[in-house]
Amino acid sequence: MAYEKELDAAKKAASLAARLCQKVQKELLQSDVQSKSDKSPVTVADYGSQAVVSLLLQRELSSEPFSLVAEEDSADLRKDGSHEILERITKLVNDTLATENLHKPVDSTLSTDDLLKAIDCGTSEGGPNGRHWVLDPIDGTKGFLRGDQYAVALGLLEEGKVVLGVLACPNLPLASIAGDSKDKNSSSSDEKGCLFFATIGSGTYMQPLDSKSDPVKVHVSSVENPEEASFFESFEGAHSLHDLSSSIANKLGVKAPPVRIDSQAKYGALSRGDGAIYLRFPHKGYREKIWDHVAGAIVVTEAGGIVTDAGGKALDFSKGKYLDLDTGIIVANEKIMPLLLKAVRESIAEQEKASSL
Ligand SMILES: Nc1ncnc2c1ncn2[C@@H]1O[C@H](COP(=O)(O)O)[C@@H](OP(=O)(O)O)[C@H]1O
Ligand SMILES: [Mg+2]
Ligand SMILES: [Mg+2]
Ligand SMILES: [Mg+2]
Repeated sequence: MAYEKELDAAKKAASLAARLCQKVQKELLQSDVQSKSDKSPVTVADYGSQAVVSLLLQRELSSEPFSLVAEEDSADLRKDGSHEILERITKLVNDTLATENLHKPVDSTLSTDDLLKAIDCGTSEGGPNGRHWVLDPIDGTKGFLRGDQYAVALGLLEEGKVVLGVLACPNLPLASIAGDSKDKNSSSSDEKGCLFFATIGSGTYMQPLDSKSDPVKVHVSSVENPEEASFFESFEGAHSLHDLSSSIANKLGVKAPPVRIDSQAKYGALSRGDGAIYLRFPHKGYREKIWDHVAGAIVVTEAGGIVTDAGGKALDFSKGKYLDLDTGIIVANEKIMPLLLKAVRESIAEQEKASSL
């Protein structure tokens, strides 16, 4: 299978980073949360997860040139007064790496300086040439802070195309989260922690995050009638226009209420058919970043779904850190997509008309 070595390393890196996040979420302290210059939250776990993935990929794939486009950087950790938090992240990363049976074992403990360097390996700009790893060390930091959904999202771009994606979703139940799920009463419904992975042309698989049990192949929903479909959107109204989604859902005749969850766990849940549609319409002026969608996009497309912008164009991950989009991102299966595109077009036109009055 193509990308076998890379997939092995990516699964290992995302699982280990997720373990670090789970530990932090359990003992979350107020001092673990900082605010970035754009006022979004970042925690010791975001930094720790980024360092773990960066170090692990480099160790496991040491023969290859390494380029990583990742969300976090060390600027705030280098400021005066950050020493305590930096020490804490370094200890977290050292403790986490010590638990793993690595290909090349860690022979010495990392210093705070090594930690800063590992985080800053993620400053690549990506682009259309060569290979670039793309990482969101915690996607859904707000969900993470609430104790809800979040994901460690790792993907690989080759010549501007996504060829591999891994989503570790520590709080996502192994059973379906669809509102009307028959699995709801089954004994497995309490178990949480899913690892989704996909490589180009080979389909999407899911396995429990913390066990060695075999992966199962997953497929998007086969629902053809939108009335029977349910749709996902962001939990945070600031991340996506809930009014616009509800107008689109009404046009399609969707009966179920929206399923609002944080992070790319939405893409994971869609890839196994928990819902049939994902609608994401950021407020005007917001620019989507590639690390929020690279892993999720391949997980859904390899499971048979379609991911486009609101105009029906495939997402272009070759332009650097940002995605240039027509209005938003929509996801559905092949049958529903033409109807969805029509409903999206009509709802956006109505919204524009209303706002120009
Ligand atoms: N105003 C905004 N509009 C759209 N997306 C936003 C946003 N502010 C933050 N985000 C992005 O939304 C991501 C979470 O997605 P979701 O809404 O699906 O949970 C955040 O990822 P991080 O949590 O990694 O920062 C962040 O990149
Ligand atoms: Mg963030
Ligand atoms: Mg994110
Ligand atoms: Mg993030």
